[in-house]
Parts: sequence; C-alpha cells; structure tokens
Amino acid sequence: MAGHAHRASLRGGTKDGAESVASVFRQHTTLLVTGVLLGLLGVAASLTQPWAIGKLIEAAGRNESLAQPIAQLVGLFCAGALFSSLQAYIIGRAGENIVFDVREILTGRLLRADLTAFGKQSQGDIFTRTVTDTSLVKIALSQSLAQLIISGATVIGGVVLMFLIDTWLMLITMSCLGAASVLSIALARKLRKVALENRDDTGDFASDVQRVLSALPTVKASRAEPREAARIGRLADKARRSGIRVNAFNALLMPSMNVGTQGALAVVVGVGMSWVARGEMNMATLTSFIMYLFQLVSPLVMFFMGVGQFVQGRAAIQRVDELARLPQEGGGTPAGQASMAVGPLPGQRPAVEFHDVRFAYRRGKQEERTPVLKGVSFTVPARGLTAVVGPSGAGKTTMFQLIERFYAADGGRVQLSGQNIEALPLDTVRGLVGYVQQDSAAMRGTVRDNLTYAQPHATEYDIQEAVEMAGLTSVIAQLPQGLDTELGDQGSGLSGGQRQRLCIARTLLQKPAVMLLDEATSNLDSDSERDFRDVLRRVSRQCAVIAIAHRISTVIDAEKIVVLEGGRVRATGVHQDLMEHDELYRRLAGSQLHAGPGQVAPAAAPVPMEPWTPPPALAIGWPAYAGLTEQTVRLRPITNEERW
Ligand SMILES: Nc1ncnc2c1ncn2[C@@H]1O[C@H](COP(=O)(O)OP(=O)(O)OP(=O)(O)O)[C@@H](O)[C@H]1O
Repeated sequence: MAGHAHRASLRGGTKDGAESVASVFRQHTTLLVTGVLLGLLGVAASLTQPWAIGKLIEAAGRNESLAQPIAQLVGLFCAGALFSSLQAYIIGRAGENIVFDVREILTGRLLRADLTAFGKQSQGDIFTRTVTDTSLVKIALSQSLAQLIISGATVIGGVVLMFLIDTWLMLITMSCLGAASVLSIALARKLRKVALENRDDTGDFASDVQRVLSALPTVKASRAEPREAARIGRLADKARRSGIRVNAFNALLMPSMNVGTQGALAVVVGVGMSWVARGEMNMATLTSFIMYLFQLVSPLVMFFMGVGQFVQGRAAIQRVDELARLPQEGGGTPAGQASMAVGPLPGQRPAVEFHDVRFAYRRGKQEERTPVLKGVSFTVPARGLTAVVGPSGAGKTTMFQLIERFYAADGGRVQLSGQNIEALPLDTVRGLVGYVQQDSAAMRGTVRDNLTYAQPHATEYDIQEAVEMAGLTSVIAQLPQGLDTELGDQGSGLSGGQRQRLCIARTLLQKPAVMLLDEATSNLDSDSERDFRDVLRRVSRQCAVIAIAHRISTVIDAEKIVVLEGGRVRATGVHQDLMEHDELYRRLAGSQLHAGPGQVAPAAAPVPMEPWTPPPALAIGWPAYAGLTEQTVRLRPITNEERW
C-alpha cells in the first residue's frame, strides 16, 4: 500500500523527475536487500570451501577418515548453489518490479506532459528512453548493483582470509591487483562517457526510423527511399561506432583485471613453492591460499563487469530521469484535478468567451515566440453554430487548442460558460469540450474502440445513434466485421472521409457542451456534407458548435461568423452582413469557401431555437441543457426524459 501511495504521489506531482528512478529503487530495497543477503550467504559458503579443502588435504595427509571433511565440503557446495540461485531469482524479480514501476511512472508522465514541452522531443527518442533505457535501468539497479555488492564482499572476504593465511603472499597479490584496479577504474570512467554517447546515438537512430515510417507513403511518392536509407544508415553507423567504443572499453575492463590476477597467481605459485621447498610453509596452506586466489578471479571479473553495466545503466538512468522531468499539464496534479468537484456552470452565459487573448507558440531550444493570437475577443452562444473563417495560418486551429486547454493563453482570458478555463479542472474542460481535429485522428484498434474512445461505457443504443448521425451506418454495414473490424495505424483501412465521420461520431457520442469542428467536413463528399449539415443543425440546438469552415454551405447556416485574420478578429456577423461589409469575407466566400450552385445567394435565416423533437431513431440522447453543468455532462447518467 505504501508503495502504491508513493507511486501515486510521484505520478501526481514530482517537481523534479530526477527523483523518480531513485524513488522507485528505494521502494524495492527490501527485496533487493533480501537478494543481497542470500548472495552474501552464498559468498560465505564459497569462501569456506578452500578452508574445507585444506582440512580434507590435512586429513588425507594424516591418514584420518575423510568422511566428515567430504560431507562438509559437499554441504558447502550445495549451500553455495542454493543461496546463489535464490539470490539470482530474487534480484531478477526486484529488477522486473523496478522496470515495471519506472515504465508505469514514465508512461503516466508522458501522457500528462505539457504539449509545448512534449512537442520538442522526438518521438523515436522518447520510445528508446521508455523501452530500451528502462531495461538498462533494471540491469543497473538490480543485477549489476547486487553483483557489485556480492562480488565485492567475496573479494573483501577472500582478501581478509588470505591475509590471515599469509601476510607476505597477500601483499604480493595486493600489489598486482592494485595496479590492475587503477587501470580498470580509469577504463570504467571512460566507459560511462561512451555509453552515454551510444544511448544518445541509438535514440537519434530510433527517432529517424520513426520519422520515416510515420510518413512512408510520402517517402515513396517523393522517391526518397535511397536518400532516407542513406540518412538512416549514417545514424545507424554512428550508433554502431559508439557501440563499438562501448564494447572496446568493456572488452578492456575484464582483461585488465585478469592480467592482474594471473600475474599475482604466477608470483604466488613461484614464491610459495620455494617456501614449501625450504620447509617454511606447508603444502595445505599454500593450496588453500592458491584456491582463494582462484576464487578471487571470478568475483573480481564479475565486480568489474558489474561496474561496466552499472556505468552504462547510469547513463540510461540519466536519460530516463530527463524524460520524467518533462513539464506536466495543469501543474502536474491530474489526480487531484479529476476528482475536484465543480459547481454548476451558469446556463445563461455564452458557452465560450475570448477576452483579449494573446498567444505565441514556443519554438526551439531558446523558446523563441512568434505571436499567433494578438488580442482575440469574441463570444460563442450556448447553443447554435458559430463558424470561424479566415486565411490559412490566421490562428483558427490555435484558438481551438486554447479552448481544449492544450496550451495556456499568454494574456487575456478564455472562459467556458462564464468561468475562466484556467480555474476549471482539466478533466472537466475536456469533458465539456468535444474536438474533431483537422487531421481526423483515428487509431489502431476496432472501429468500436475508436468510436467509444472518449466514452468507453457508451451503450449500444448511443453508439448506433452516433453512427447514424455521422452518416456511417452504410460504411459500417460494408465492413467485414462491422463495428468490430480492426483498423490499422492512424485508422488505415478507412477512407479519409470515413475516418473523418468516425471522429465526428466519436465526438457526438461524448455529448459535449461545446463541439469544436476543425474543417470536419473537408473530406466529405457533397451528399455526406449535406447530411452532415442536417446533423449540425440538430446538434447545434443542443450545444454550442464552433466550426472552422472552408465551405460556404457550412458558413451560411451559422448564427454567427467570426472572421480571423493575422491573429486578430477582423469582423463578426452573419453571412449577409459580412458579404456586404467585409472585404476579406467577400473574397473568402468567392474563392476559399466553396459554394455549391445556388447555395450562396440567399442569406440563411438563423436557425430557430425553440425545442425540436427529432425522430426517435436519430435521438442521440443528449442531455437537455439548462446550462453547462458538470453534473449534466459528466457525472450523471442521462435519463430517458432528458433525451431529445
Ligand atoms: N505547434 C506549433 N508550434 C509552432 N507554431 C505553430 C504550431 N502550430 C501552428 N503554428 C503556427 O501558428 C500559426 C497559426 O496556425 P493555425 O494552425 O492556428 O492556423 P489556421 O488558421 O488554423 O490555419 P489553416 O487554415 O491552414 O489550418 C501558423 O503560422 C503556424 O505556423
């Protein structure tokens, strides 16, 4: 429980992600310490073995019974094997738990990352850090750390016992090992540097592969395969070269220790045998000493292998911590936000208000700002269709991103039904606002998964209604498994227009209080677009619909049109007024907005607001809004009486 509470606090708002890997490590110290203790018992068992062999040799020399020394020796072998396998299992288990927790925390922080900060990271590098680097963290914090402690203890224990056996022989051994250790430590330092370079190079390689794969049709259409293959090849080669350097230092690390131990062995055997020949040392003592020296070789090698792995793991820990430090949305307190109670939002206020809103995206490392919205003010009524038109780059989508609170305004105020959206919990804002994006975001998974993504517990009835309203019924009927047909990445398997309708249905199912449509009809054919206009009319009686429109047919139906130019509201009004008084609107209506024959001439009469009863088959089950309230939209199931 404590561990979970701790993890929750980490997810919820660690200011400095650098603590996260260390904190996870601390949660697993009990298991790790148990593993290390078992390993130390194994060390004790193996350190006693040369002593038992010495006893066996002495007993044989004295012609005594060998049964007891042999039994002792076998017992020590078995105990050593048991303890070391238990230690390996427990440390391995702790390692898996560590990597699970690190990945869980990292995923949580990535999903709640602030979009400005997230946008600066390459997705391939994020992927490498989340998958590969976390595996290295596991190895560093479990296996190599345990290996360092256990083999370190074996070496220390062996050294102490060898001192007790013969001080001079041990001093000779120490001087050989000391020289080798100095070299090994220098190599380990260098290894850490090249390991970090290699992790970065691997991240760059992964980023580029991801970049190309996500735009594969563009690559093919541009005949860029050879260029991309060469470019990715160069990055792969850079990773290969730094990988070889890592390997070279790793390869030098162990032999440097081996040379030290082998040198020590040669000297000890030579000196020891001459002492035995002169009768200054007995054979059993020399055998025990040499056995300890042999026993020292493997732990010493393991120790320096552990150093190598730990050093590489530290490079990975650094990269994971950097990623965990990504600034979080809404101050990084999503858990608190989601559970915060919100009072009812007043019903008579406009659904959305922009008051002198200013905003600039931050680009590059220096966070250079180019103003995009330069004091935008307008209001959107609680019901009805508001169209936003303007030249490309005017800031229309940016306005939507501020309403969704993907970004915070630099100045001014964005209000949802009279409340500053900065003061509302993020979860509430995103529950109230439904967003059909410009590029119709669909995902790998079934059509049903895609439809119910914002409303996972939607009933079959609601799903059918949304599908019907979005004009998807015949499309789904033709799919091999209907709603359960699998789609590929980015919803491949459907046409652009079908994907767009899928996203519209998803948003309809969410029953938002404010629906944002970013060129949502751009991929629809004329018939589908006409049907969708009918849907819009019905939906806009239930909630505020704000549509970025490039078709005049959408715009002439609007109760209000906002003309945006260069990050400023240039004019607002209805179609006929704007045609008469706004030069840009007239130009847009004549060119960029596409009119079907006979569609432009009459100014559309405003859609009446009186209650309207739809045919039962089309009722989507929207709540009858008295106003925008957390209760009606998010918390309370919709009753039959509330359905329209
Ligand atoms: N993530 C971003 N980072 C930096 N600049 C951005 C980002 N998104 C948009 N911009 C810039 O902000 C400006 C407004 O973009 P926006 O997408 O809001 O325009 P728009 O009016 O919706 O255009 P369009 O009709 O072409 O979709 C553009 O100059 C664009 O280059």
